[in-house]
Amino acid sequence: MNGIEQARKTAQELTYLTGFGNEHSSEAVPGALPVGRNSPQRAPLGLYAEQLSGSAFTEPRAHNRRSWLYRIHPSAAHPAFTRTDNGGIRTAPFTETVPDPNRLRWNPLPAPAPGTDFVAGLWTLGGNGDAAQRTGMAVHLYHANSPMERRVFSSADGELLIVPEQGGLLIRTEFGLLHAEPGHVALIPRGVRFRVEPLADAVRGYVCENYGAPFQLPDLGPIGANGLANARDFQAPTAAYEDVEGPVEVLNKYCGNLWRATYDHSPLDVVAWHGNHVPYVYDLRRFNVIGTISYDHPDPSIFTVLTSPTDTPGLAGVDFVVFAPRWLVGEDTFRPPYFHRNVMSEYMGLIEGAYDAKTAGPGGFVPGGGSLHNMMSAHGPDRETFEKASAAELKPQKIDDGLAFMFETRWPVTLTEQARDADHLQTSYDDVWQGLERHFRA
Ligand SMILES: O=C(O)Cc1cc(O)ccc1O
Ligand SMILES: [Fe+2]
Repeated sequence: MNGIEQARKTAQELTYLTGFGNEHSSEAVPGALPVGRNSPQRAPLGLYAEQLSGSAFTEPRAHNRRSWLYRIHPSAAHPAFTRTDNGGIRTAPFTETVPDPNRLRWNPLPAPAPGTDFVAGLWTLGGNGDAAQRTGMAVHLYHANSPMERRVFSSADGELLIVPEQGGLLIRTEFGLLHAEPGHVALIPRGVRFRVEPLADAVRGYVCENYGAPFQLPDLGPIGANGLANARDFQAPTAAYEDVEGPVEVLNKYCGNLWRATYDHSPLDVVAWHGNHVPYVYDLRRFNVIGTISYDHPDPSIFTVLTSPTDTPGLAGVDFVVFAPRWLVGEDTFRPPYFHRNVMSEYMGLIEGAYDAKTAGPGGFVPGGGSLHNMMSAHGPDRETFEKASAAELKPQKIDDGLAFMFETRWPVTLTEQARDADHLQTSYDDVWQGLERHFRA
């Protein structure tokens, strides 16, 4: 078996703990978890006990996140970190360019050079806020063709929501292993160490780095007790550890820069853990889509999978929104997304197929590509979509030829230089709204 086949087999055999925000516990070796206390005088099996906090100690219980890890070496036993090249990774505040009011769209990233792993293949498009202030977010893309071998990464700047678009990933974390295929998302909490093994010769996707409050499930209000992303469908890993001595490169993204240290062991050496600050995967096809059964096109907030709240109720630092297969039945309704100008800024990506506001095909909105409709920029259906939908017979229609998503954020997204100057930035995106004819008759 080659490396990819081996990793696939491992991925297929994984078991998970289910439920969003649960107090999970897991041990890879029976007896590794202390009973009835977190920090006994001597932890079981000679392990070191360590707390990892995802919220301040004093945050309200409903928002409090922490886990206890029982590991072979304490995390504190490491040599000094030194600065290393940031590669294609950039962090807020984004000051390389000025915020751009234009509608922008990119084709997919070009194929990476041979030997590119997940970290080397991370490429920042832009973002907002300030990582050191723990506000805002970044949009990254990744492309890779090699596993991270003896190389481990973490971001102290924010949690990472990984959205595979091409090829699956086996993600080995301190908490255990995750398997994410296109159509799934994986979340790595702030500071959690992990390494990625591609499950295909070439993999590609998107990453939202959320510097703000950890993603949570949105409140459901009048929707009721069920619906949208159901808590039970979120899957956390079971404990699995690497007992590896010898050099491991540990990369730490810290307040915008990459730092490295060579450890004499793998830091993925957690034998047991318990807590609610955990990585997880979620299958977007399990999203319970809610929409109109009467008329009008509802706002896409009903498609929110996860939200990062800010101090202003209802105003998200970033929402992760999915446009999943669904039925459209609205009567006397323009069914695709409407024309609009939004105070929020919208980065959209396409995991598969087509998106119902845009004509599919090369040069359009394609899988692996992305669009940015920044605060107040006018956008909506392209001309062809508008004409078709205005004339369509309004029988029930199933939208099941694509899977698109949006990172919607309260602040404008400022581009990196590499995104502004990229060869894969489309030059005539504005044209999709050309030729929308005047129909006014007084
Ligand atoms: O711009 C977009 O395509 C995203 C979007 C979808 C929708 O159904 C309504 C508003 C909106 O911003
Ligand atoms: Fe929009």
